[in-house]
Amino acid sequence: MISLPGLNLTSAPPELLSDPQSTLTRTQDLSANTEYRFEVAFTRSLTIRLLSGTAEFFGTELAPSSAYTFQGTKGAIYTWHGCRLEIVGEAESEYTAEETQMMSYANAHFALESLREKSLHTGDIGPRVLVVGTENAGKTSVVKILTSYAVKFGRQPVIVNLDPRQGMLSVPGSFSAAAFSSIVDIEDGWGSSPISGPSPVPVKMPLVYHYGLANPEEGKLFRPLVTRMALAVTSRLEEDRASRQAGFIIDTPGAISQGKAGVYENIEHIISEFSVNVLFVLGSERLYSDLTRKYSNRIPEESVSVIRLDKSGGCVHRDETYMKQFRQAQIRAYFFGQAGDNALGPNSQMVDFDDLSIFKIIEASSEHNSSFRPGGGGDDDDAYSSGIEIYEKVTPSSMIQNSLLAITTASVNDGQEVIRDSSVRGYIYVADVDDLKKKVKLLSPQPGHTPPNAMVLGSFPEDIPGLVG
Ligand SMILES: Nc1ncnc2c1ncn2[C@@H]1O[C@H](COP(=O)(O)OP(=O)(O)OP(=O)(O)O)[C@@H](O)[C@H]1O
Repeated sequence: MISLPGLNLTSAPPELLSDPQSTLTRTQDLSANTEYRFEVAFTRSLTIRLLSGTAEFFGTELAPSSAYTFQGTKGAIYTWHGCRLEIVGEAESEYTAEETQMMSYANAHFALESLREKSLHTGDIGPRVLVVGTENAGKTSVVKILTSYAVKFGRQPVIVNLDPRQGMLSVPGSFSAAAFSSIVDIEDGWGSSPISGPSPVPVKMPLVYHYGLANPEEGKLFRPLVTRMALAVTSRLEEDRASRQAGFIIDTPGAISQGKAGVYENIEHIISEFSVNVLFVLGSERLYSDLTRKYSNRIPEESVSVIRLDKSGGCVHRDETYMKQFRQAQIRAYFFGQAGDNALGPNSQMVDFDDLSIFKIIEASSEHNSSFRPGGGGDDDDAYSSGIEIYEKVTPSSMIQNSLLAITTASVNDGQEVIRDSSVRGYIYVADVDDLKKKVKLLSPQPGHTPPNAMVLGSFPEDIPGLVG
């Protein structure tokens, strides 16, 4: 079957979809300022090679003649000056788009560049950027584009991910921050999905906090962790001159842009904790207007430039089935490396029940969730620090099989808030539990013994049966 632009192959016969070996090859010419948009299923792969001209994937340039393989991906190859691509494999959907938002995203980048130049003279932190917008408005894509362009300009911005739905250089359910000084890995799948490509890029060591819940606005954890992350990022910027000048860009979950009666508590919390001074609003007119009203007329030291960016027509809705596969692929990649890179084998070890100190996040019922409190919750930071129960200690049992545990830097005797505010050393996977022998088989991407630190168990991401074997 020939894959034509715009032809959706999901309706193809099942035997065709299950054929993993499809090698349909074609060339695609793109004229200047257009993009080739595609969706590839997790069971399929699509390989793209740049034959001539220049092209980029969310801002990262494709190396000429190198093969990039995409799986479980929705994305676009954009060209500023025109190019020819060779495409092998089948896409669920593919078409070329003449109308894109790349020019406005590039302008946003140049606006940030002029702020970076300014900070070179003042010594202040460069642009402190927050990206908001409803779900699937293209926030992560814009953050990736801005990061790639900044890096291309020799900058070293810190990127902060506060969206638990997808991990950045870590598993879903985590918040992370990392300084990007080399190209955004086309292959690490940050924000999209596992992709393999030719360019080995230096490993980025992110700072990670464990969130562990599906609801991105849960009262007890979201805001304290934002506060914690803001502290960590700003103190890192104090020490690191290059990153200080480049500033930071924060990606957020769509949920915080829903608001309640025009009030966006979590956005306001992030803005105040990180002293955000540039706010990009993707898509929503309403959100833009509410936030402009809120942040206009402020004293100069606290001023926030609210800038609206149009949503790209390429943004696609991702249903829960896709997101679940996406999460599992991210977790698999965390333990085993990217698709096609089998060099990474996780380390497995047996430990006694007694060697594990597991703290399970207590899920707030809706009455306890600050977002539902009368008056909208207001500034309830006090509630976080008044000895409220965040975790319950659990004894290992088959209940924890197939789950992920966050190994924190906290000791088992630390208070609950200390555990919450501790960064994560890494994640381990509970591959097997033997209730009789009281032993657990753990999988870790890092060699060596699992440290005797406090471990946190959340409900998100969900269990992943069959990660091994
Ligand atoms: N120009 C484009 N062409 C094709 N696909 C695109 C384009 N821009 C974004 N997408 C895809 O659309 C989906 C949604 O985009 P993205 O993840 O950037 O949105 P988001 O606002 O960050 O979503 P969320 O609210 O879930 O965090 C992603 O799968 C992304 O790869």
